[in-house]
Amino acid sequence: MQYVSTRGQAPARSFSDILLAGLAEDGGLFMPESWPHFTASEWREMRALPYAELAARVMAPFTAGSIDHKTLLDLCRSAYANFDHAAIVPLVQIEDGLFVQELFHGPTLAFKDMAMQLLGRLFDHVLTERDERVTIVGATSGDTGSAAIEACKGRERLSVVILHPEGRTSDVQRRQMTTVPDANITNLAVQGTFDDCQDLVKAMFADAPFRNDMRLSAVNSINWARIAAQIPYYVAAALSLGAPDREVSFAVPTGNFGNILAAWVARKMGLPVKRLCVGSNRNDILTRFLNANDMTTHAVVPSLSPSMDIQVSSNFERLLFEFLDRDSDACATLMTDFRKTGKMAVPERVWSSIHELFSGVALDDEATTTEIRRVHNESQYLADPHTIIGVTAGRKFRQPGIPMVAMATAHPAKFPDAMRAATGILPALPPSLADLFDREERFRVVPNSLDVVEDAVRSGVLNNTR
Ligand SMILES: Cc1ncc(COP(=O)(O)O)c(C=O)c1O
Ligand SMILES: N[C@@H](CCOP(=O)(O)O)C(=O)O
Repeated sequence: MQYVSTRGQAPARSFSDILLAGLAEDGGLFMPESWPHFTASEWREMRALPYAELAARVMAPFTAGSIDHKTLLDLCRSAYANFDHAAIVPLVQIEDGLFVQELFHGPTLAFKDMAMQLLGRLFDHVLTERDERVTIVGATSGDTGSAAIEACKGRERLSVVILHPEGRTSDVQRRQMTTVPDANITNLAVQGTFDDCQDLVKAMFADAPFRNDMRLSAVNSINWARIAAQIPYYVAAALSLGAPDREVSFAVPTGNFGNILAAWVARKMGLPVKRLCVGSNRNDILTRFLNANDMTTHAVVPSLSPSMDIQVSSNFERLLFEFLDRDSDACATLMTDFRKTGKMAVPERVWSSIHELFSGVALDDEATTTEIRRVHNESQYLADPHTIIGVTAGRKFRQPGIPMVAMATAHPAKFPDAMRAATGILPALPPSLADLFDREERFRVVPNSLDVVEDAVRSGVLNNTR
């Protein structure tokens, strides 16, 4: 499998190359040159597979030519061996026709572990094969950072620098990142929003001498490997609800658009997915787009679901590229204008075809709290402030006879204040994190400045390698 950039100015590359490159040199995102497809009988054969085997089977077309199947299978088995639920991604029915798929049974209690546990191992494998090392720079609104740190800590060939927006994550989320003592981990608290952190990461990639000198790589969902590793759980949910002989819909609490994009890719691969439903918090650019073709950035406002406090949803570019029939010039123009003006003029025919498949709903904090309480009272299910937004989108858009699966993206214990306010319950952290608030924190506060951040990345890497 070869990968092309959404902006058309970077050479086609293999899976291992794009894993290490992260972002294309022209500022675009890598996409597979063509879509793999499974037949109905191939999907049926997957029903019997344990999750790690299913993941390797679904991802194999994307890693073809770079990673042999046995290696991929071994890496998947090891990645999911330390999850705390035998099913890895259990499905729980909470209402008639409405299910949640719990994606938070990994070590950092959020769906990011599903991809990141595998990515850490993939990086190690490819870097060892090539005898290279890289510097991973990542932006987090709370969950990607800790999942990346957990997956990469102590790995000799990786230095990891994570940028989080100062004061805009929950205390549990911040401490999960900043209390990891390994020398290859650096945490920077940026005086800004998640979008500022994400822009700084992209700006470091656009600075070619810095990128090459530091051998930058990415763990955000701008890296295609993240998307690829998020596809299998959609397959697992759909197969256990009757696919390929029955359609299924998904509802996904959405920020950077990576998670729901993986569901859309599963559909491209032949999985019978009926509808894809986006749930937003007050940072509702995606819902405004889906409802009224209004893709205008507003200032990011803090919410009870901080991991979704995002206005610039990076992976929307991948969807746009596809719905523009892979016209990379048109995609590059729309993206460049969007970043210049804060508005995107998506052609009406493109918007209509996206709208045929995707729906969106936004919840403010009050509705988030009310829905957490209602679902807990009526279904005895404790949904965190992100999950509840997906659940609410699922309730709104479910159709008779078609199971709706809402993605449970984080464990409620990551957001104790919101959970207590909504239900009076303080969910306990698992034993592995029970002493989180006694551990020493290590992070540096930096202004939203590319020069300062590049210096901090350099010195973080230097500390690690000397
Ligand atoms: C708990 C949680 N839910 C939902 C999201 C949104 O997912 P995505 O950015 O893939 O749309 C995130 C962050 O990405 C998250 O951490
Ligand atoms: N919500 C994320 C933000 C980054 O998203 P990613 O999926 O692109 O890594 C977070 O919690 O950090």
